Amino acid sequence: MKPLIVTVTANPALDRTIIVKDFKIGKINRVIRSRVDAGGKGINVAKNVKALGGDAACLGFLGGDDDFIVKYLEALGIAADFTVIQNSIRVNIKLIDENSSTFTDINELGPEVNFREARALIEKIKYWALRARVLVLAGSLPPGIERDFYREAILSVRDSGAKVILDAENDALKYGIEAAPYLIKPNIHELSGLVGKKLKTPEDIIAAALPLIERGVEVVSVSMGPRGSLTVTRDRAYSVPPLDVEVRSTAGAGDAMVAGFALALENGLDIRQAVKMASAAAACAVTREGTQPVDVKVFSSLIDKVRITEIHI
Ligand SMILES: Nc1ncnc2c1ncn2[C@@H]1O[C@H](COP(=O)(O)OP(=O)(O)OP(=O)(O)O)[C@@H](O)[C@H]1O
Ligand SMILES: O=P(O)(O)OC[C@@]1(O)O[C@H](CO)[C@@H](O)[C@@H]1O
Repeated sequence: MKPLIVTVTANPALDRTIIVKDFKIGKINRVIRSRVDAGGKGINVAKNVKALGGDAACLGFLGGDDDFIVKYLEALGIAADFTVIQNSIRVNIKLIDENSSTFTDINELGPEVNFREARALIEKIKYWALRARVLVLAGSLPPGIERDFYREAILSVRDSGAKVILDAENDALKYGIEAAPYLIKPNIHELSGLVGKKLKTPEDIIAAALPLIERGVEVVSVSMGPRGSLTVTRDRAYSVPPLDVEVRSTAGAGDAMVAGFALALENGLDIRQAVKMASAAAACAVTREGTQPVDVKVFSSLIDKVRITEIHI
């Protein structure tokens, strides 16, 4: 039995969320509240897995002085086995304007990572994949690391039996797909970027997803922010409108969605159940400021409200 969900965050971040009223470009804006969370997509996935009752471990790169992340994860009871690098991780700003209900992300590039450090992370991924049922590779790649890092990581765990979820964009996604991860979760802009065409309708999304499925990806789940999601498999697509929740912050909604999928895969649930869990987790995430983990009570109150429309392909 291999119950663990292992997440890889190649580019972690301190997420500094600042809340202002009526943000004005080029003016002095006064912050009314702020918070800092341990962030980066894989770390967020692990936080949400744990919050929903699962067991997660975090891998990735961290500088020797980056103990905020380690302490944050420790406090949540999440195992961490980061590869220590020479440089320190980035600070990402999540700007919330309460008046206009807009959410703006300003993400730094991240620290330079060298070849030796990248090799060391691949070795850790190989080690942990043998102990995992689900392996999540998520987020951007920091400078210095090869753009096909995710492809290599996925190929290196091919015989481990772990199901791989990839959540990335641009070249990291393009190359990663070549190694046929089990599930990918691009948002609509990321999928549009990948296929080089603006996708608008469910038909457009299905047409873009099917060639990826032909190439070995089993599930393409496309999130569309306030328009919900469309999850495509070989013969069915599952469309889910967003739940009616108070939206306080959208950062990390996609990561909560991935956490829902990871938990469902770990527990051997079918795709409908997986879509349900992913959608409820995403809806929970937007109700909390910053990239805090979801509240399991809110999750339980939302799960039966998820409405799925099945489309036969
Ligand atoms: N404004 C919103 N209202 C309701 N639900 C939302 C809203 N924004 C996001 N969601 C929910 O969260 C899911 C994921 O959102 P989104 O498409 O923004 O992911 P993402 O771009 O991967 O986010 P991130 O990279 O910040 O984690 C959506 O499919 C939807 O269910
Ligand atoms: O720059 P990337 O790696 O694409 O995204 C990083 C990030 O925006 O993703 C998370 C939200 O999904 C945040 O915790 C973090 O700051």
